[in-house]
Amino acid sequence: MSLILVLNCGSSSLKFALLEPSNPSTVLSGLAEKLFEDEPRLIVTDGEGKQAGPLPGQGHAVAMRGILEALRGRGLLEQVSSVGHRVVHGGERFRQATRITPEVVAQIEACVPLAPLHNPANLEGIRGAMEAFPGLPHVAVFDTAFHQTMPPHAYRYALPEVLYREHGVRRYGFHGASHQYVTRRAAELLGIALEHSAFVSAHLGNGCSITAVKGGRSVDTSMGLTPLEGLVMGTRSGDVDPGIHAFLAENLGLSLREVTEVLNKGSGLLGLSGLSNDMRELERAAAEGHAGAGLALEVFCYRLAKYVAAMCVPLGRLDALIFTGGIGENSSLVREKVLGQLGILGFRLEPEQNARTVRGQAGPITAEGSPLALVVPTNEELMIAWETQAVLS
Ligand SMILES: Nc1ncnc2c1ncn2[C@@H]1O[C@H](COP(=O)(O)OP(=O)(O)O)[C@@H](O)[C@H]1O
Ligand SMILES: CC(=O)OP(=O)(O)O
Ligand SMILES: [Mg+2]
Repeated sequence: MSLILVLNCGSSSLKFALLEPSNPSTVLSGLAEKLFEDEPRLIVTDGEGKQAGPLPGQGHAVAMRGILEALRGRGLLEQVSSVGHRVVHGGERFRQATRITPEVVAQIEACVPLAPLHNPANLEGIRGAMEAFPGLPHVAVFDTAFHQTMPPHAYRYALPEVLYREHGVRRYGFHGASHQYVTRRAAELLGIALEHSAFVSAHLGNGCSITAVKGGRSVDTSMGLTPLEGLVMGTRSGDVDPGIHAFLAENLGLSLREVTEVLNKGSGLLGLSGLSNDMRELERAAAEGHAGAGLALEVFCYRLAKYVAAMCVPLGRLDALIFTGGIGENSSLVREKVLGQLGILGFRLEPEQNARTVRGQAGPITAEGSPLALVVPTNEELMIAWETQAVLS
């Protein structure tokens, strides 16, 4: 067996999956978390179930060694043939997944100012893994690459041209592997050719974004220069008036760093509800009458419905609206609220189908005669493995 190890490094966690690209089932997956807290730990899921254990120290390099041990203990280490890395920001330089060389590392580094929360962690992971697997090819798969097909009228901000030309200030878009995977899957499920398909793909996880995909190519998306623009997310605000920075600085004395912190980590579902960034908890609390949780749900769904309508503009025709990510795949309530606000486009929910299509199920959730809304579970790791394989073959 020739396996691909997929790594997704966040600022405080390292998610991994071991895959055989021609077979969608995962051999092994896991999460090293709390990497900079007192008790970092590694959770590994294999055919037998889930095992959790402490890591002997902090940071991504220790986590990498823990993962290596987990592979070795199962006799899988020798079967790893390449490593695919999720890299969040590749700027305009990377239109495609790319084999990692010292020059590529330098260019990912040059994109750090564009994704200060994500790219440094991705680089940590790349360095750790290259140390752990010095003999294997490593490939970077960029969130932004899939969106490089957007036309200028979708990616340019109405700002002075020099900011784009000299500083790369434009919309880039993220979650590329997820949007690409679910739109391919949707075309397959519907039996239509990807080249002639038209989808709106809503990726609703902790980060949320929505993309218009025409003929398999991204033509517009809700995230921008950074993964902060667009939809309401777990802790991120999504769209706000850009005047908010000056307002908070002048009236509350916040520094730029503090404003960034509030918008990225203290806003979204968490900020609105004053309770949690977790949709499950908000649904429970809203059902028990928690006003903040109820409002967070309403704002989340209303913003999403507006964006669904907006993303239909570049498509001309819609084969399906796709829901994916932890919320999109599991929250019948969010889907119901969103479609309920899209009567203008003709959407009508099929309630039983909607209630049933959760926990990894794929399928339609709309009534006969309605435009189609489809749940398609995402598999970013598999998409990254495919891309890795394609670069190396
Ligand atoms: N059964 C469920 N009902 C509602 N929301 C859910 C359910 N299961 C997971 N979620 C939500 O999915 C979100 C996490 O999505 P996920 O895609 O796992 O995150 P990440 O972006 O970290 O990969 C959380 O808000 C979580 O509450
Ligand atoms: C880019 C981004 O928002 O990623 P995540 O959803 O993993 O935070
Ligand atoms: Mg996820």
